[in-house]
Order: sequence, then C-alpha cells, then structure tokens
Amino acid sequence: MRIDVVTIFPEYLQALDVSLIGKARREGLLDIRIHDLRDHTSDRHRTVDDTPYGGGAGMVMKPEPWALALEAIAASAADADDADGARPVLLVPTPSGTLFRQSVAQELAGADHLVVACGRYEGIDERLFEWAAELFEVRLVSLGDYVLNGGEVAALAMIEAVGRLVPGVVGNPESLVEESHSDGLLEYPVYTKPSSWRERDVPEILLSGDHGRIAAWRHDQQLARTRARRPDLLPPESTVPGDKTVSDL
Ligand SMILES: COC(=O)COc1cccc(COC(=O)c2cn[nH]c2)c1
Repeated sequence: MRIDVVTIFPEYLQALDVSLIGKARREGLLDIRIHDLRDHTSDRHRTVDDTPYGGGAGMVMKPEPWALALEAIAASAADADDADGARPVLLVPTPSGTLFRQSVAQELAGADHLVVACGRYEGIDERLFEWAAELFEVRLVSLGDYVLNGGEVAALAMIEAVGRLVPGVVGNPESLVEESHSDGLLEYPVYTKPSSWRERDVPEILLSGDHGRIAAWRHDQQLARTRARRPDLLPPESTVPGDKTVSDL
C-alpha cells in the first residue's frame, strides 16, 4: 500500500519511522511519502492560508496549494493507480467527518493508495474537496468528538490503524483476530507473570488449561466490559434464543 501524507508540519510524521510501521516501510510493505504543502506555493512567504469569507476568527487554508500538491501525487501514481482502475482514497481527518472505526480501518486497508490531507487553522476551502472528487474517492473522517489543532495527530492514528491491517505488517496475524472492536465488543482483560503480584492473583480459570472454559470466561468478560463502558456497541436487545417476541406472535 502506498500512503502519501500532505502537511505543513512534515516533522510531525516522523513517528511513522518507528516500530512496526517503520519496519514495514523499510521492508517496502508500506510506501509512505510525506509532502510539505508549502512546496506547492509560489509566493515568497510560501502562503497556505488566508482570511475566511463571511468573517469569523482564524484562517482558512487556500485551495490552490492543496490542488497542486494532490495533482502532483496523482500524477506520480497514475500508472500504479490506473493499473487496478481504482481512484486513490483522499482521507481527510476532520472534526466534521464520519466516525473512524475499526470497520473503516478494515475497509481502507483494502485500498492500494491512500492520500492523507492534514488540515490546519479553521480548515481547508470546501471547494478543494469538490474539485478533488474528480481524482480521488474523498473521505472526511473524524477520530472522535473533539478538536485538534490539525490533522497530523489524527493522521498518525489512522495510518497506524490501517497500516497494521496490511498483510505482513504485524508479525502474527493471529493477534489481529482477537482485538477490541474486531468482533464488535471490547477486549477481555489480559494477565502475565507473576501469577500473584502485590497480593493480587490472576483469575484461577486462566491457569486451568481448560481452553473451552477460558474462551467462555473471556467472552463473558468482553460482554461485561462492553455493557459497563460502551453499551452503545451492544446489539439492540436481542431475544433470548427460543423466546417469541411480540412481533413474532
Ligand atoms: C474539512 O476538513 C478540514 O478542513 C480539515 O481541517 C482541519 C482543521 C483543524 C483541525 C483538523 C484536525 O482534525 C481534528 O481536529 C479531528 C479529527 N478527528 N477529530 C478531530 C482538521
């Protein structure tokens, strides 16, 4: 997978040189390229923003530098992208996007080419996204209901969530199967040596070697945690198997 990131703070993305994503990059599993938006300006001050039409505080990012940056990326990938006919995905972290979830990460992990646009200030001129729809599948995505100063931190999170799902990036693919949210529930608690630590013992069941009972216990723990911390993730009250609900009668 190729991932291009456009930002006014390229140094922010140095974290992508570290750990598993960094290793995948060095091994060629992930082709990650960082671009400085200011390289696509032509004035002496390398201006990327201006005051908002309609007034209001803050500044808005000009569309032209973005269009030049995105055109250059699309042109440099044209052969590869055309090969499979799919347009690259333009992923835009923004508080006003659809919610980024594991299901979105799974979907994006199937893309051949992601281009991540890190906005700053009050955002990017809306016309950029209208224009980009010709060349890209545009996806405005939110990490959650809070506001950051820019898209770089969100880009790191999204790139890690997507990159780790690309085959070969995580050594043992088994570890991707039993994860929080992969089955729609939160993850069960985990323990390691010593079995007794500061007067606290590991749940006996986990030392039993009875894998069937351990699996059942872990699923119960997932349900309990999800009920307690994220009831919104639970499926609507399902009837107990065999019970007739009113609508069935
Ligand atoms: C239409 O989108 C844009 O113009 C993007 O521009 C901006 C402007 C400011 C901040 C951000 C970063 O995203 C978040 O704050 C964010 C993402 N997830 N949750 C919070 C992006």
